[in-house]
Amino acid sequence: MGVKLGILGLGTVGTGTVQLLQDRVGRHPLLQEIEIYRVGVRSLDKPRAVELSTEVLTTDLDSIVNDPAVDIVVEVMGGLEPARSLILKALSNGKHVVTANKAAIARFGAEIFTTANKAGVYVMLEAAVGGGIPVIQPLKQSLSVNRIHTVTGIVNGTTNYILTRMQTEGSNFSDVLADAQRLGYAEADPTADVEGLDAADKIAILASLGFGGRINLQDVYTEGIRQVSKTDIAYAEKLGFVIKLLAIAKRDTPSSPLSVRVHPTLVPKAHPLASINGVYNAILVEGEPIGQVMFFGPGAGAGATASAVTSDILNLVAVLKTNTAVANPLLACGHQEYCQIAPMAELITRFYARFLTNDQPGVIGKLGTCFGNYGVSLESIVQTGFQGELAEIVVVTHDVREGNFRQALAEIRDLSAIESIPSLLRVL
Ligand SMILES: NC(=O)C1=CN([C@@H]2O[C@H](COP(=O)(O)OP(=O)(O)OC[C@H]3O[C@@H](n4cnc5c(N)ncnc54)[C@H](OP(=O)(O)O)[C@@H]3O)[C@@H](O)[C@H]2O)C=CC1
Ligand SMILES: N[C@@H](CC=O)C(=O)O
Ligand code: NA
Repeated sequence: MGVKLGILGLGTVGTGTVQLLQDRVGRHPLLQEIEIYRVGVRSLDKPRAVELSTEVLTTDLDSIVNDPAVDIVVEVMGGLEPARSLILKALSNGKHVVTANKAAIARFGAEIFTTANKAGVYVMLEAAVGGGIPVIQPLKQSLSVNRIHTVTGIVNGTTNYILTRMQTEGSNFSDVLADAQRLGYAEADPTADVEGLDAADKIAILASLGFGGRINLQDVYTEGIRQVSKTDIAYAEKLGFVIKLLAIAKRDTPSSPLSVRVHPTLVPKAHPLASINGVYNAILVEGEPIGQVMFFGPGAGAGATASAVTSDILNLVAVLKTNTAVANPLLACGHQEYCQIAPMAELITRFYARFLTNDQPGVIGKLGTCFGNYGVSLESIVQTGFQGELAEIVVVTHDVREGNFRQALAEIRDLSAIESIPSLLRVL
């Protein structure tokens, strides 16, 4: 007898998944065991890119998660509610769940995994981070014996696509965002992409897997890309950097608190993440004894994400076929404790800052003195251009404690020569 799927959602990812499941030739033979039994949508009148018989489509999503015949629920509808309640009901009803919903997992992971463990079923989420890139299962399985110390990722396809086109074509932010939406990369509300919230959800999930504890999403420091200007992209280029939205989780020693953050970052051009462009994502995992390993691939889009969703489905079909009574600890979520997160003031990082100043003699000296007062040492300081009457000074620091840098900035803001500080970015 076939394994029956109840799919919640038939948008970009749902449609890609159904297309993949309906086109089996040359793929894994276990696909033949799968039956698309029910598909839940909001509107029955919408034209669909896939053919499904009328009794398969329904707007009653509760009836799918409560149907005893459904073995696996595939949640690709997105959003927080009703996605959360439907996932919880499916699990309580003894169904395995596959989800692409990083927003729900990052917020409700604790209750979702507790419910799954109680019911003896699995929640699979490969599509939730890095789209088609296999990164969840490698962290859970292939890398699980490593002591991870850093996970650094470009994990949002939309923002990487926007930054890449701003950099290579000098394109305008809102035009490129519209393209990313048209291509199916962006979230239903693209604010989540642009403000860094989607990347924060994803790094919370990766950190949880890499560091073996739950992450409180409120502890993840998050900045988006709205403030990244063409001017900064051009300065970064001159200084030997590209600007990327990085999601970083780092722990210096196994007993120190974790730093988890998302912000636009100047990445040295020689760094492996500097060349990840367009909708591509990459996740660089560093640990002991592995050293460095980088996962790279398409981070969003129908086909890529469907590949991840369907591989999770296949894993579950294999589980159902082998009918094990004991949960596989490499597929289940085992940790219950929350990780301790370090405050941003304690972060050690380099900074890039751009100042607009009155063109007076001695301004550079005054900046240097303020930085020196707080132990901030400068790697470079350049005055390259003018914006109208105002001189533009760009500074890159050496590694500094973020708290000290902020104190120096507060003093600099009070200098009469300083008109404004339009940009402040961290440097990898
Ligand atoms: N797009 C991408 O590249 C990626 C997306 N994801 C994640 O996958 C999930 C789905 O994304 P995507 O496919 O882009 O989203 P879409 O907006 O394209 O599709 C959402 C689908 O869910 C249905 N739906 C939404 N809310 C309801 C509801 N309340 N009741 C019934 N049906 C509902 C919609 O129905 P209808 O069609 O009738 O409107 C639609 O078919 C999200 O969690 C997203 O974060 C993850 C990786 C990549
Ligand atoms: N909106 C997301 C989709 C994949 O998770 C992105 O742009 O990365
Ligand atoms: Na993935």
